[in-house]
Amino acid sequence: MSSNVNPAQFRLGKPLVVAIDGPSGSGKSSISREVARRLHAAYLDTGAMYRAVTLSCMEAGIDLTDSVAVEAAAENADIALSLSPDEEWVRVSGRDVTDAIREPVVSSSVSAVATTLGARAELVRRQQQLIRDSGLRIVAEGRDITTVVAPHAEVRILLTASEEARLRRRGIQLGGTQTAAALKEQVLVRDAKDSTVVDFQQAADGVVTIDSSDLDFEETVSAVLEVVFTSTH
Ligand SMILES: Nc1ncnc2c1ncn2[C@@H]1O[C@H](COP(=O)(O)OP(=O)(O)OP(=O)(O)O)[C@@H](O)[C@H]1O
Ligand SMILES: Nc1ccn([C@H]2C[C@H](O)[C@@H](COP(=O)(O)O)O2)c(=O)n1
Repeated sequence: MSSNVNPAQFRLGKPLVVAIDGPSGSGKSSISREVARRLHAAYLDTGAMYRAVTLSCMEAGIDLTDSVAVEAAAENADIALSLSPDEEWVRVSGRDVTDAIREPVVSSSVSAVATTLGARAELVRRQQQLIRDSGLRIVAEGRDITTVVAPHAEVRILLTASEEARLRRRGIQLGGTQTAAALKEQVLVRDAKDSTVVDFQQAADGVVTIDSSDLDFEETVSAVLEVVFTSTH
């Protein structure tokens, strides 16, 4: 699929919040980042915030099954993250944790934080503030952006891909270092846990589904830009 959409067609000055949800490995982060670049918009990776709270809890020795302690950790966490699609960094209490939050040990524990409702409420509140602070020109991605964080976004997309495509992509992304079982744990098992508190497998009313299983990266970016264009014109 190709696109003749020219990002210059999206006028600056008007609010343009693009909300993108989807399961693990569907391409949300990488596609959203590239779409944000092309739209000259900010980029918000909400999963990085769940990961940062998880790392904080693990380093503080907090029991991730203790929902009161996890909620308190989310409320107290001093998280800063880049909203530029051209710069990737996440800091907790001023310390750079950009790489640490991507470690498999965090990936396999993060669902405990993501399923703690009090922690979600705190992070949703912060995400909504970050979207307002962006001047409402932002691509925000996660699991509940189209439904909870930004249900009134100008553009709402569910980015999906088959399990097979998602496992293959994540395997390549991790340099072939993971066993098939480890990949399933990090992608499918995590999705199953996260799905207990938020539905990111089915598009809510008004949300456009893009299935990228048979699209390459560039074709997927084009498909998202097409939806942005048709939703705003
Ligand atoms: N359409 C595509 N075709 C091929 N590879 C893709 C496509 N979309 C994304 N990818 C690649 O798949 C990998 C996983 O993408 P990404 O990390 O963006 O997924 P994600 O949905 O954000 O996952 P998670 O929620 O687990 O963080 C990346 O290496 C990315 O470059
Ligand atoms: N809006 C969000 C964003 C993320 N999560 C959860 C789901 C994942 O297990 C975890 C990390 O996300 P990722 O970096 O893999 O996209 O955070 C969520 O529940 N809601």
